[in-house]
Amino acid sequence: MGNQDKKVLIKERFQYSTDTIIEKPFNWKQMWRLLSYLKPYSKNVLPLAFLAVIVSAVVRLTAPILIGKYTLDHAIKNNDMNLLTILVITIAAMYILSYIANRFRIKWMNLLGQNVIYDIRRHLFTHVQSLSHRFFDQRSAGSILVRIMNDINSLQELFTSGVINLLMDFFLLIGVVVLLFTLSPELTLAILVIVPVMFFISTSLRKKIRRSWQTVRLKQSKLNSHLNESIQGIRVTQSFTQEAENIEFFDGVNTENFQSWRNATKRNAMFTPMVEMTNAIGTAILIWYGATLIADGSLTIGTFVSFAFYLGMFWEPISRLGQVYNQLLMGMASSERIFEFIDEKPLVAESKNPIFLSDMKGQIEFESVEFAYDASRKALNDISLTIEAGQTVALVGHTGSGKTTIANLISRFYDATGGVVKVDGIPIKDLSIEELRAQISVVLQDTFIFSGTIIDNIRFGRPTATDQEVVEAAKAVGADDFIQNLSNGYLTEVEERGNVLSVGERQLISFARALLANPTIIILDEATASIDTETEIKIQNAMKTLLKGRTAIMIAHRLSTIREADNIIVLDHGNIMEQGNHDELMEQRGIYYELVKAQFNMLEVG
Ligand SMILES: Nc1ncnc2c1ncn2[C@@H]1O[C@H](COP(=O)(O)OP(=O)(O)OP(=O)(O)O)[C@@H](O)[C@H]1O
Repeated sequence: MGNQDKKVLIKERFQYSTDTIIEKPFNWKQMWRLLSYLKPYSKNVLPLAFLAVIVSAVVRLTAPILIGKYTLDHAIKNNDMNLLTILVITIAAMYILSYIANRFRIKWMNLLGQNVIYDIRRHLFTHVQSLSHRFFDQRSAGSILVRIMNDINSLQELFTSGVINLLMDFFLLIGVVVLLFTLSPELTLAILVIVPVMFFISTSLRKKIRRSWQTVRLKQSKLNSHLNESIQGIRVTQSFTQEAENIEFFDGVNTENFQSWRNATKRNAMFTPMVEMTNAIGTAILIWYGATLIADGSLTIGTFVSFAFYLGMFWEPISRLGQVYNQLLMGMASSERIFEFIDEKPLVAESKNPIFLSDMKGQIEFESVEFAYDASRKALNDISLTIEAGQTVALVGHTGSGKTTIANLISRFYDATGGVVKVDGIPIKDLSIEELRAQISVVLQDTFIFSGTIIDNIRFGRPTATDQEVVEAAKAVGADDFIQNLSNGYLTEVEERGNVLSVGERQLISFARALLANPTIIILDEATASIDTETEIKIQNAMKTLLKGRTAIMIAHRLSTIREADNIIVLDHGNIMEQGNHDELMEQRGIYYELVKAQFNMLEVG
């Protein structure tokens, strides 16, 4: 294969649904919504920060008058040493005050910014946690991470420096313009002729700068998605020796990211020199025209000096306002993505008057239940079944026949698109979701182990359980032996997903976790992975302990499990094809019989 073909293939392999960069005009409604996060601080940090802004702005605005007009034109001109001393002390005191105000302004603004970012991130995370399975079906973990991390980070600057600089600069700008006009309207008008020119240049430059920052965010998001997938899939990559291709693709996205940054910073760097040049032109006009005015006696030297100070102060906020405007637009794009998630409604919603079934018996009924993950394809058709409290029911059928879907509907991870699912005779839509799920334990084939100790992983089933109770649960399912043999026993740390544990060990931990939760209903997706006979016997025994006295729905693969079930439901393409116990179904010589024959190859056909 040629190099070019290989590159095309690599490109085709890694496709990420990119987070679209939204380029919309400034949106006031969204801005208010964003600013509403400042509300909790409107009675403490916000007014303090605002006060500090006003103090430092007032000092900065009054000092030049004292230095120019009063010191030069009055104290020095009239040789008034008393006035000079008072002025010097006042000016010094004002600068000290401004220094203190500035320090507090920065401190309070940072505090405010960090708090707001914390609140937004918490709000988003809490909301994302409440969203239904369908939301996660449609998005990659990477793209959700990018919103919770990157998009919120990009708001950080806006809240820590942007908003307050905006206030401060706006305040300063108005004050400076008023003072310039008061000091000398002619000189002000002469200098302000360059403002429209500057405005024109800066607007076009700003647009370019904004676009290049948006490109940076897009490239970062792509880099993030690739990294996330690469690390998660590292074992598959290594086993298929695809490292070189992976690195090649990574180099591609990394270079794109690097170039986009270079481009953005290059454009950004053009902004300040441009403001400085305008400043230089302004100063040239000031010196030339100011000197003329002084010469004909219509301007004093003191006023000229004050004027020069104010002029210096005039360009500074203008240049910063441009940057804040950029930040605002970037913030708009990010907040749009954040609010899109926040506005997402959980599809599985709590009933208005939820029923709390604390004493659940565990009887389950499906009445003509239909379900479709997407409109084009039904996963379940007209399913009617009853599972009595305490019964063990095995769901069997080919892959994709709808077994997991039935389990998902019982836990209300999805709502049936037709028909009713009932527990103890009550439609589950009327039950409190939390209470319902608290009484159901789901043990998945791919057990999720969280980073932390073994004991904490088991305790996940019931956070209030004592150490003793955890150990008892582990003993009951036969997990105690292997845990004791680990380097640090129950306190052994396992990393995310528990990769250091074997499949069988992870399964036993999840059984202990489920047992500790003491559920009324247990849903068990039996592991298909081949495990040694000894572990299999352990797991079989653990399952017996786990299922005792509970309603159990097993997505069963092993003949031994299936054989012992009270009822076996055979599914095919979302339909119930057969029902009965093992012997009954074997007698029917239907799908179940064929399945058993094919899968287990251990049938004594009579
Ligand atoms: N989250 C989802 N989004 C869209 N379609 C889905 C989703 N989960 C499952 N499906 C589809 O629904 C159908 C039933 O899937 P289900 O997971 O219930 O099968 P299963 O019998 O449990 O299969 P297996 O034994 O392989 O786990 C399949 O056609 C599957 O492709």
